[in-house]
Formats: sequence, structure tokens, C-alpha cells
Amino acid sequence: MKSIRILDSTLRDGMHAVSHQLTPAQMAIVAAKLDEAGVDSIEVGHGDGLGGSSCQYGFSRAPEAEYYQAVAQVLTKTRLAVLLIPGIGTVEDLEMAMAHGVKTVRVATHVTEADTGEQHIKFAKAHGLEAIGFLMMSHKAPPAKVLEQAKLFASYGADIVYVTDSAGAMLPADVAARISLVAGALSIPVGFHAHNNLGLAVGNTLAAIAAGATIVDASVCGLGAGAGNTQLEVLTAVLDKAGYHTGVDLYKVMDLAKDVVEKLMHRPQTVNTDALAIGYAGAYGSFLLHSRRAAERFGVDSRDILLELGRRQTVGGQEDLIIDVAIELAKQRNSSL
Ligand SMILES: CC[C@H](O)CC(=O)C(=O)O
Ligand SMILES: [Mn+2]
Repeated sequence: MKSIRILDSTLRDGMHAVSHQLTPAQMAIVAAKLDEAGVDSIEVGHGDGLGGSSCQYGFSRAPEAEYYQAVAQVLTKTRLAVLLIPGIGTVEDLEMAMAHGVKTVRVATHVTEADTGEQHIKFAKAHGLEAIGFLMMSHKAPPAKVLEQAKLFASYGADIVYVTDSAGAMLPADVAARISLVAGALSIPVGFHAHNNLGLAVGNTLAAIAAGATIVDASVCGLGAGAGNTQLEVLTAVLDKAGYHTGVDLYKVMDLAKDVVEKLMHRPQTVNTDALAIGYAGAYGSFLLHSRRAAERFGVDSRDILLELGRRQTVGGQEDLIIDVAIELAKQRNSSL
């Protein structure tokens, strides 16, 4: 039976869906149950990773260190991971996270900018961490470019490289093309992180595994940016039926979803019109709530904002452009009245 490693991102990507407002105590409850359910690794922190708690991305409910402390205390077997986007998070932030029990760092760069993660991967390896290169917005680059960038991460010493469908914009064939090329060319494991904006997160994750991915992300109730991530409970059941071993106890993650995470959610995690617009336009997953707020403030349609952001080829970190686009759309509307 082939083993698939599961990395749960409920307590990091899921923070986007609750405006980064989970408390350390709430995270500790969820983390303890993920640990008990046998989930291999969990990622924790602000939705934008280390250093993300800011005016630009929204403040977390508590200081970052408190989240890592609270979660590290309850873990017995599960590995604690953080996300670091170079430029938002720093090596100093990573040192703080390490001091609080973090064992894995995912260095997340735009799919064409792996070089911006070199020092972070090398620092992580020099300090005994597991280092993962995380190529965001992988739909924006053809498979050969994704491979070129994955090779860069491998050359810096990354233990794993991820193809990341940040916008939930890929079809199964897009996923398979990228993963099979990277997995065929590299000797390190390849991972896949999905978003459900086109309703394809579980299917795309299966396509990734069939193409050679051996580590995949999921989150309880699918909690995550946009339409959310691959739903952990569903993926656990599907992988079991497909004959893969994940080590995850299905009933325990089902109970965690129903008894705990559903109660923490601010809204049901569905493919609503804005989330669908993100997947259709290929815009950044975490732009959803920011675009909705800008749409309300300037009286424009949030789908128009998201489609325009997709047309402009915006990348993660350009949240400030959302307001600019909303203002321009409002001006265009006013001048056509
Ligand atoms: C803003 C960081 C982003 O949420 C990372 C991620 O999960 C993705 O690109 O999908
Ligand atoms: Mn994500």
C-alpha cells in the first residue's frame, strides 16, 4: 500500500477564512485533535505566514509566538510547520518560530521567483529544519518553468518541493502535467496544495498523487482562502478507498470537523461566486475577503475586481492593488453614468 503524507493547513490557510482571528487556545484544541487523529504535519500561523500579521494583510488575534507555543505544547507525534514568504517573513521570524518548536518551514515564493527563497532554505537546512520550497500560483507558469524553479529549490537544499494551486485555477490535466514533470526529474519528494475554487480540490489532489506527488495538503472542513483547500475528511476517505495509506483516522477527523471546526467558521466554506471568480480568473486565493470589502466600500462588483486582478497578472502580496482596482472600476462606472 502506497503511503501519502498529509500536511494539514487548517490553522494557517484557514486563518484567511476567519480574517486571522483564531485564538491560540482554539488552535491548540484543533492541533491536539489533528495529532490524535494521526495527521503527519500541521501548518500554523497567520494566513500569510510569518510576519503576515500587519496592516497590509490584517492583524492576527494574538502575537505570532503565542500560536506556536500553544500548539507545540499539545503535539505528541505531529510535526509543526510554518509558512514563510520571503519579504513578508524574515529569518528572525523563523528563529522565533524555531524557538517555539517549529520543525518544518515552507518557503513560499511566486512560481517564477524561487531565487528569492535561497537564503531561507539554506538557513533552515543549516539549523536542522525540514525545508520545503512552495511554488505559489503554479498555474501561471508552463510545466517546464515550474520544473526549472523546482530545480532551483532543490539546488538550495530543499527536502521537498510543492506545486501550489493558489488560485484553485488548475484542471486535473494542468496538475498532472506539472507534477509528473517535476517528480520525474527530481529525486526529492513532490507535494501539491490545492484550492477548491473550481470545485476540483479533491480531484486535483488525486491527479497530483497519480502523477507522483507523495505529500499533499488538506484542511478540516476545507477551511482556507477562497473556496478553501482540499477537505481533509473527504480526502482521508477518498485516499482510503483508492488504496493509499495516510495514517489518518477518518472518524476522528470527521468528529473534529463537526464538533470543533464548523463552530469556529465565520461562514460555510463553499464555492460562492467570488471564490469561483478567483478560480476562473486565476487570481490570488487570499484576495477574496479583501475584494469583497473593497467592493462594498466603493459600490462595485467584487467579481469585476477579481477578474481585473487576474487580467493584471497580480501575484500574492499585491493586496494594495485591490483598492486601486476598486477605485478605477468605480470611476469608470461614474463616468459612464
Ligand atoms: C498568502 C500566502 C498563501 O495563502 C499561501 C498559500 O497557501 C497559497 O499560495 O495557496
Ligand atoms: Mn493556499
